[in-house]
Amino acid sequence: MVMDKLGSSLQDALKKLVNSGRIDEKSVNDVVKDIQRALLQADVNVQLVMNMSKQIKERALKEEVPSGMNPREHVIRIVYQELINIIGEGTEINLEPQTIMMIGLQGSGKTTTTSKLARYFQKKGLKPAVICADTFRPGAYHQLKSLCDKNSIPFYGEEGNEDSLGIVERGMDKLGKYDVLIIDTAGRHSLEQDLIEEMEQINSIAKPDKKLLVLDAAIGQQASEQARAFNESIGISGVVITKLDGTAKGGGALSAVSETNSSIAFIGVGETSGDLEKFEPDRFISRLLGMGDIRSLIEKAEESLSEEELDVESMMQGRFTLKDMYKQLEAVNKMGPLKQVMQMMPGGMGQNISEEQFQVTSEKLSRYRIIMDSMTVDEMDDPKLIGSSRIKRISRGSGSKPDDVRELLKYHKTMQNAMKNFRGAGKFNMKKMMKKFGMQ
Ligand SMILES: Nc1nc2c(ncn2[C@@H]2O[C@H](COP(=O)(O)OP(=O)(O)OP(=O)(O)O)[C@@H](O)[C@H]2O)c(=O)[nH]1
Repeated sequence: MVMDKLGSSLQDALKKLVNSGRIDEKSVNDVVKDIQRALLQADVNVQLVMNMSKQIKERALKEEVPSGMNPREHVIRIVYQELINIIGEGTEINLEPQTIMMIGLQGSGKTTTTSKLARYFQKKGLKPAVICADTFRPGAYHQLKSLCDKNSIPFYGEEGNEDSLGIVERGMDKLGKYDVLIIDTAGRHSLEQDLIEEMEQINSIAKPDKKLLVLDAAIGQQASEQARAFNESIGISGVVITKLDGTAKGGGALSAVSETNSSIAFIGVGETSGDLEKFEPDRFISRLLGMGDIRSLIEKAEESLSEEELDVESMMQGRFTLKDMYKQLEAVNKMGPLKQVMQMMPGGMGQNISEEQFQVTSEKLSRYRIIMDSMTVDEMDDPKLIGSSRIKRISRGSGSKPDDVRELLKYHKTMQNAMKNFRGAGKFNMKKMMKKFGMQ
């Protein structure tokens, strides 16, 4: 896949950065040159590449390396942010009732994308319906009908009738109940005035909530001209870039999006109905830069850690009570085995933790919970209060042995120290790490 090629070239460029030491002009220049080559080979617009290179150079040399980040991570973060700047925020696609009009030249993948999109909404639990208003290409009717039939998606079209406006009107009238209506329109071999006029007329009849321009990734730099023309006539809400799986020129379509100030809604990565991905810029760039592990870790963290559940920041400040420990163990448990979680972190974090510390089993967790249930709020907040008489009371109350209570207190102490060490190393700070990579 083309993006694999661009991704591996970018990753090779970034590998040249060493983990430690100062960032000097020469090393930044070297890396930027490689990045330029990779982007130009993928057909990204020259001006965009030049602007981006300038930004990376300036920022890498002038901006202070954020604390807890090494120079290599600092540059990667800048490259990441600058790439996100180029491709912009993805188009928002909500899961509400709506009408979507598909536009684009012949062969761009419009018909295929229409059916993929209907399937996308169907999988999200909505009822899609499709109108075939492509009266220009004779095969379009049967192609779309059979794709829709395969997934039991209501379809309206009039074979042989060239009146696309009438078809849209009648389709909207006859299709019955649906949540999302997707209208496939006709293309032309090239940008022609009558195509633009037809789109304007359908636009005024259907009053779509979204107009998605379908661009073939393989057309390279011509993508800009198409995006501009459609945008000026009817306004586009977003772009679908198709065939990103089979071309080395994907950068042209990405540049078109940046130049026309539009955004990408979906990308097509194959011919089957499932080969449509909702475009998420940070995920896309993370994948390009080979940062998948960090992304998936952060996703796991987002899912399991909420501000209420675990105040990571306050723990980093050294306040790590028994209550915090309990919450932390629960949260970490949700993320998966602690060892695996730590190993996904950059910089070999987790190496400072003993095997024993990793062995927090769910069995232990439930024992700890019972013991902690017998503690007072004050004791949970300040474990130092727990002397031998309190240990006896807690063990009696929880039906456990005094040694179990001591084990819990010892475990708490070890974890408290470990947290302090992480703080010293400026490492295990999930929020900082998310910020570090510009992720929300
Ligand atoms: N590999 C790959 N092929 C795709 C993708 N999207 C579409 N195609 C193929 O591209 C070809 C053209 O797609 P169509 O959907 O027929 O093109 P169209 O834009 O609807 O053409 P008109 O109906 O004439 O406007 C078909 O062979 C599709 O299977 C994609 O993301 N990846």
